[in-house]
Amino acid sequence: MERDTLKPIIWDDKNSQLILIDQRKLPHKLEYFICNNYEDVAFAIEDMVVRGAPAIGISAAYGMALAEIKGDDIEKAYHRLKNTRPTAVNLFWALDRCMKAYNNNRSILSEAKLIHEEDREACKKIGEIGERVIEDGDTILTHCNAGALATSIYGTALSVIRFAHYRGKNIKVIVDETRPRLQGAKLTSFELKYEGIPVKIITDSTAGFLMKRGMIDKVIVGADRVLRDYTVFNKIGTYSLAVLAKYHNIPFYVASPTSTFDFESSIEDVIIEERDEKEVLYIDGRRIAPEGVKAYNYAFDITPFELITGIITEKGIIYNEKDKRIRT
Ligand SMILES: CSC[C@H]1O[C@H](OP(=O)(O)O)[C@H](O)[C@@H]1O
Repeated sequence: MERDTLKPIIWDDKNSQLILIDQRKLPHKLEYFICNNYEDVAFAIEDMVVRGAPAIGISAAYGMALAEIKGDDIEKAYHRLKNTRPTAVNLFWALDRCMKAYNNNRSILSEAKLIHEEDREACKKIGEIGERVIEDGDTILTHCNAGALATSIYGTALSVIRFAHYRGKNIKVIVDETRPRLQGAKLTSFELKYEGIPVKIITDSTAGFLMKRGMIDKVIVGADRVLRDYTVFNKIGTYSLAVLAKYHNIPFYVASPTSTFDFESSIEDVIIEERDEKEVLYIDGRRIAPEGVKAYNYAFDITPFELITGIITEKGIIYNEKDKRIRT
């Protein structure tokens, strides 16, 4: 039966504060990061206290609400929040919706709460609709964290997995650790263990080996931006999984709310976030590479729809009609 999942974002009306689970501390500590102003929210997004496309959009909206409540310069707040992370489209439309509310003399806080509620409904629908692609006995591979910790509740890819579990399907999950920030090892495994869903962690380079051994039945991942031609921007490593899944004839699904769709931008318009190379060169504060050696640290990659079996949304599943992999 449905469980009340972790909620990474809580608005405290009484104290006009945004309370975030500090995801940098998981899985060992469940601590909260309190945002008293928009600058706190901007920092929380940049430093990945809160992350995941929907969660970033919701948090930024509450950041704008804090600016209004505190009497800060709204334009300044808008531009500060807009310049936190460049790839997840939810950030940008959420900020625009808040600015539009402000310019139309509507409460930004009410708009932020509406954005938050819309996401709750979308995540639940994604699970209810998407669980039908999961068969009893499936072993599902997922990447990064597209769970409750990336959204308002349930998640996207993890919502599909949760609802299959809630509906009695006997499933196992394998999650890529997802270097360098380890969202899979630290966050997805934390969420699934909390729900009692069997989960094992693998290194990112193990996925192909398991696919070749017939140990993976389906792949389900999240998204940070989906273009008009259904090109998917998602955590670095997603494209590699999609190529491997295609080669091994394993269905590859993306779970994404339509709030992560961007029908305006071309592929060239979208900035792939490059984060500090120290995230690659250091583990727990200890340098792992020789001094002077540098690193690439792209946070996202690009998967063409030709490699995707279907995109699971709250409005239904967008199937790739040319994809001959098993579909249920
Ligand atoms: C449901 S959106 C989750 C999406 O966001 C993650 O990126 P990050 O942890 O850097 O914010 C990853 O791409 C997930 O698929």
